[in-house]
Order: sequence, then C-alpha cells, then structure tokens
Amino acid sequence: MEEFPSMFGFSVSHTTRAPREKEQDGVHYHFTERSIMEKAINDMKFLEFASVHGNLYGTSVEAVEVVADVGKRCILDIDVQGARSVRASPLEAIFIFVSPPSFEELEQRLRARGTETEEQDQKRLRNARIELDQGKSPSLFDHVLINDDLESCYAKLKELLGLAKDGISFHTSFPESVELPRVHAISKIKQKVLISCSQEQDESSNKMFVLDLSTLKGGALGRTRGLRFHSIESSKAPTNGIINMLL
Ligand SMILES: Nc1ncnc2c1ncn2[C@@H]1O[C@H](COP(=O)(O)OP(=O)(O)OP(=O)(O)O)[C@@H](O)[C@H]1O
Ligand SMILES: Nc1nc2c(ncn2[C@@H]2O[C@H](COP(=O)(O)O)[C@@H](O)[C@H]2O)c(=O)[nH]1
Repeated sequence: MEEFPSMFGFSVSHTTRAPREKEQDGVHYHFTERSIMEKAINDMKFLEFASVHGNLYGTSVEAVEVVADVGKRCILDIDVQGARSVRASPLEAIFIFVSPPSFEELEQRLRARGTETEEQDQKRLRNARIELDQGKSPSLFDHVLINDDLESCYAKLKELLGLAKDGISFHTSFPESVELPRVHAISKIKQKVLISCSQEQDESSNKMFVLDLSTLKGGALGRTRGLRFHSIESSKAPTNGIINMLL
C-alpha cells in the first residue's frame, strides 16, 4: 500500500482483543467491546467474522466500503476461517496464504515480536499448525507465498498481482469525467460496452472508450467494485480507471 497508495487500501478490522503498545484505534484495528461487536454482527454489519485465538475479529461492510468508495482495491488481512467465509460470499477476491518458511521460524518470529503472554504464544502456535495445514487447500487459496526473505516475498506478491515493474502497466490516475463528441457509436461485446468516437476535424484520429461491465458485481454488499473503463487512441497510451457506482 505504501508503494501503490492510490491503488490499494487496507480494510481496518474490528477486534475484541486489547491494543498492543503501538497500535492505534481506527488505524490498525477498531478495538471494540465484545457485546457491541456481537450486536453489530447480529445487525448484519459484518462481511465476515471469526473467533481467533480467543477473541472476535471481523471485517465490517463499512471498512470495505471506505476503501471501495475511493476507487481502491481492498486488502483484507484475515485468518483462514475469514477467508473461507469470503470465499463462500459473492465477493470476488484473490486469496493469498502467506506462509512462514517453517514452523520453527514462525515460533521464533512470534516470540521475538514479544507481544503475547506465554499462554497466548502457545495458543497461537497451536492454531498456526492448523492454519498451515489449511493454507495448502487449493480450493481455498489461489496462491501461497512463502515469507522467507521479506524483500523477495514482496517481489513475488507484486509479480502475481501483475504489479511488477516490467509486467503489465498500470495507471494511478484517471479522468474524473469524459466528454463524448456529438458523433459516436455504441456497441456491446459480451460484458464490454464499446463507445467509438471519431473526431470531427480529424477522422483519422479515432478514440474508443471501453466500459467493462463485468466489474459491476462483487463489491461490498449493495455496492459494486466500480465500473472499469479505459480509452484507446491511436496516438496515445490507454488510460485506465474506475468509476464507482452505487446500485
Ligand atoms: N520475512 C520476515 N523476516 C523476518 N521477520 C519477519 C518476516 N515477516 C514477518 N516477520 C516478523 O515476524 C513477526 C510476526 O509477524 P506478523 O506480526 O506480521 O505476524 P502475523 O501473521 O500477523 O501473526 P499473528 O497472526 O500471530 O498476528 C513480526 O515481529 C514481524 O516483524
Ligand atoms: N477472520 C478475521 N481474521 C482477522 C481479522 N483481522 C485480523 N484477523 C486475523 O487474526 C489473527 C490475529 O491477529 P493479531 O492482530 O491479533 O495478531 C491474524 O491471523 C489475522 O489475520 C478479521 O477481520 N477477520
């Protein structure tokens, strides 16, 4: 997110666990009382939730909307149970299991983090064994990333998301609005609407706008992932963007 701030946003989860020393409410988590979170879950305000290491954690609809509303792709850092719930939902997502290089390394890192009591560490390690096993499930996770060396793990993540520097090009800005000329033709091929415009002064310069309707499904409940569009012009590189839509 630091490298691609206009592309990705973090979904700030709710949790009933106590904040760690440097954690800020509303930034790392929304720290909350169990009774308040349970009521919100009953009121259908959560996309998914799970009991993890003895505390409740969950992704609220609002947490995802805050990110989607500004046209960004939402990143969820959730446990395997949460991944299973999202997988079973109509949301379209890429599921990546980030695995430690070994159980021993995980234990070392957890202890070196020094945030938990011995009892909590033991519980987290027991749960980690189960998660490591479930992380191998190809029906749940699209990719497994081995978090050995942080830099190379991040490079692999960018590669599989098509963000590598020499990979697919991407654009971080897009026009707020598009003005169509008086003369234009509209056609539809599968899930794409094509708007073809010829410039009145210069017929050799044709421009085409492509609206990708396939992205209209799969956003937060009652919303869309945004209507993706790009323009194609003979002399210019394509510009990509997302127009957010409320259904
Ligand atoms: N590639 C890495 N090399 C060295 N240390 C790492 C690496 N990745 C993470 N760590 C360290 O391991 C510790 C645990 O990482 P992190 O806090 O991200 O774990 P987590 O997956 O959120 O675990 P938990 O689910 O228990 O919270 C942290 O202190 C982090 O700095
Ligand atoms: N199902 C969900 N799991 C979540 C969510 N937010 C975090 N998590 C997972 O909980 C554990 C522990 O996190 P920690 O911050 O206490 O170390 C970790 O595996 C997270 O991925 C959530 O909203 N839903």
